Amino acid sequence: MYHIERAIFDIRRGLPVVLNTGEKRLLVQALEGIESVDMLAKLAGTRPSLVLTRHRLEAMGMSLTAEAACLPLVEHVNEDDLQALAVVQTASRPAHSLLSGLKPAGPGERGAVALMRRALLIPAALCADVSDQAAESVAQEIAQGKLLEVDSRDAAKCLAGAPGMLKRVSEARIPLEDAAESRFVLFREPDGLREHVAVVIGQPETLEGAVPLRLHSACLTGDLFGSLRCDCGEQLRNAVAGIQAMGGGVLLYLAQEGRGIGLANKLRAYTLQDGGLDTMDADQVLGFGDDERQYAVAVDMLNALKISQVQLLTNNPLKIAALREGGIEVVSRQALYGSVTDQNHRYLSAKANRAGHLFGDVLGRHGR
Ligand SMILES: Nc1nc2c(ncn2[C@@H]2O[C@H](COP(=O)(O)OP(=O)(O)OP(=O)(O)O)[C@@H](O)[C@H]2O)c(=O)[nH]1
Ligand SMILES: [Zn+2]
Repeated sequence: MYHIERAIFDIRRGLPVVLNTGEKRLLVQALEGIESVDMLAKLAGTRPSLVLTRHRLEAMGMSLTAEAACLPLVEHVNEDDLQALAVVQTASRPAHSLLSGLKPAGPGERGAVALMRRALLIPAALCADVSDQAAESVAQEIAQGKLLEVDSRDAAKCLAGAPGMLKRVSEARIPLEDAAESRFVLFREPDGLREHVAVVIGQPETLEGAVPLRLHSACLTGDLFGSLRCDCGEQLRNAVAGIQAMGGGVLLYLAQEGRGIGLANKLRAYTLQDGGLDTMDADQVLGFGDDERQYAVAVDMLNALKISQVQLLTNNPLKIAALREGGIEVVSRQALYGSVTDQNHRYLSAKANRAGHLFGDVLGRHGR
């Protein structure tokens, strides 16, 4: 993974990297922040393709069974067309006409999209096969350390966690307003890009039976600033108070901002929502699925804390399923609500109606 983390760093800086599929070398660059397609074309000696996810293509009215597809770019394509193809809610007519040449993505291109996701960028990449003529100069740049080469299979796997991958790094006693006896235990992912915190309330190891547990995905806007667009901040505080009232337990604060798409993309999604889209359609316009979170990190933290049986505080059935799949016994579920307001009603309703979140009749009662 050592090379992959460096590749993500380069990608986030707007630099190209080489993905080696074993059969060919592919030059890859993030679409986000791109200034010129020509630079990549010149380096590779071929015209680049734009790789888009199934979700993005579906948002533009195309249906696809593969995870991603490539769009060979014609000579005259400009940066505005590319933006229109990758992020704009209603892609413009010239951009749309480019879609006719779609081809299924190969392993290298799929790896490229995984890298963009892991880098928390818009999941759209420019990919160009390295031509025979450019092969030597690209090889030289790799040898000189000017270009980084990674195996495309490593890139494709960069989103999946491996059991036991987290490093327990540090911990401290942090008395909280609603739970005076609390400890923060910090875990770090192997590539160092994300850190997750287990807030251990009371002494759960002394509890008999299932441990009260909350999995809380980070929401800077809601948790810290009390954004009225969601209910996260209130849920966070209610969870701490609830676990304390249950005699102690654990809250896992997971670095999964914006359902895993990152803060930059969540802000983009909010702007799309202001244009009328709901929370899931907005993410889809950006090329993401309804929920990009993976809970392997949570299972790993629970294993490290020697917790195998839990009472889960959530309304989200996916969290229950993910823990069970990871071998954690979810003995019971307890609902956890924030206030339903005029501002967050649409967001919560979309979660209930489209993702099956369990709100009982809480949403129906609002406004009565
Ligand atoms: N992409 C996106 N993410 C959002 C939006 N509103 C809130 N979020 C994120 O959604 C996540 C909500 O996290 P949680 O409260 O742990 O999870 P949940 O899926 O609502 O499930 P429970 O609260 O456990 O019922 C956080 O990562 C927020 O940043 C939105 O409109 N778009
Ligand atoms: Zn929130």
